[in-house]
Amino acid sequence: MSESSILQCDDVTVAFDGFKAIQGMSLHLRKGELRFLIGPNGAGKTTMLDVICGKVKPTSGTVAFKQTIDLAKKKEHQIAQLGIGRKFQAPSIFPSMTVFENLEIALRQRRGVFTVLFARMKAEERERIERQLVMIGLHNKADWRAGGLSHGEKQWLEIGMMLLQEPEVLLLDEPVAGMTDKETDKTGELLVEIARQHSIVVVEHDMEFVRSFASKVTVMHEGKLLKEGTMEEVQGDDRVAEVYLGKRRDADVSRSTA
Ligand SMILES: Nc1ncnc2c1ncn2[C@@H]1O[C@H](COP(=O)(O)OP(=O)(O)OP(=O)(O)O)[C@@H](O)[C@H]1O
Repeated sequence: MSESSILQCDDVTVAFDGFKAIQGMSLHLRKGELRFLIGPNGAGKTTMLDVICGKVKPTSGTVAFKQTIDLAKKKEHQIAQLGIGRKFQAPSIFPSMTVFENLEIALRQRRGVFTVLFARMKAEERERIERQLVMIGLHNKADWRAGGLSHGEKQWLEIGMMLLQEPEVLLLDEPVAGMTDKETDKTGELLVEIARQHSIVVVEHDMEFVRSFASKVTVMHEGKLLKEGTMEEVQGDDRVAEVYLGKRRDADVSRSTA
């Protein structure tokens, strides 16, 4: 087991009323890794994120955080507290508050910090929020009402809010869905930057996006690991092409919208 391993899911099975949505899936993530999890509809990608964040309990298998912490035994809020942040497709921001206020709330909710300390931390707090605003590209919109932001900007705000809670692992479900091409590119750059200090798992359907920003891709099919490797290796795999395109060996995975 590598020392830089942060998350190790082994032989995970999930059954919903007897239906096996995950069937012996393994996923190993290293510190500072940006991993893309792809696969056709119903492959089990979202369920895998649900298992990691504790929303769904595995029927069997192990989910280890930092090699020693058994996440399968923890409750969802404990897993969040340990430093695993989950972002769903719909942004959960406070639309009537400003961008800055949203970040302030997130900072105050950060794990392991007692509210009483905040009176003494004001300047440092403000600085952290300013830095976060720059990182997510919203420094010019700090005073905007969050509800008035574009769809992409709302997603970045939510990512910024997650980061202020100091997670070590971020789980993102289709972060670029509904974004313009420009917003999608900016999001990719943001994720690459975030991965310098965090580990990220991104469930994604947009193959153009995955191709542009992925170094390692995990392909799931029918609840199992189908292939793992670089985008080139994944695209060159016959079984992946079959799953996406129905046995057309010459076809390009990237054209699939599945
Ligand atoms: N709570 C549930 N109860 C019953 N079946 C479920 C539940 N959640 C997911 N499933 C089923 O498990 C399978 C895997 O679903 P999952 O959402 O993980 O797939 P996915 O790869 O994320 O698909 P998509 O890309 O369409 O979101 C699907 O057949 C789905 O219908």
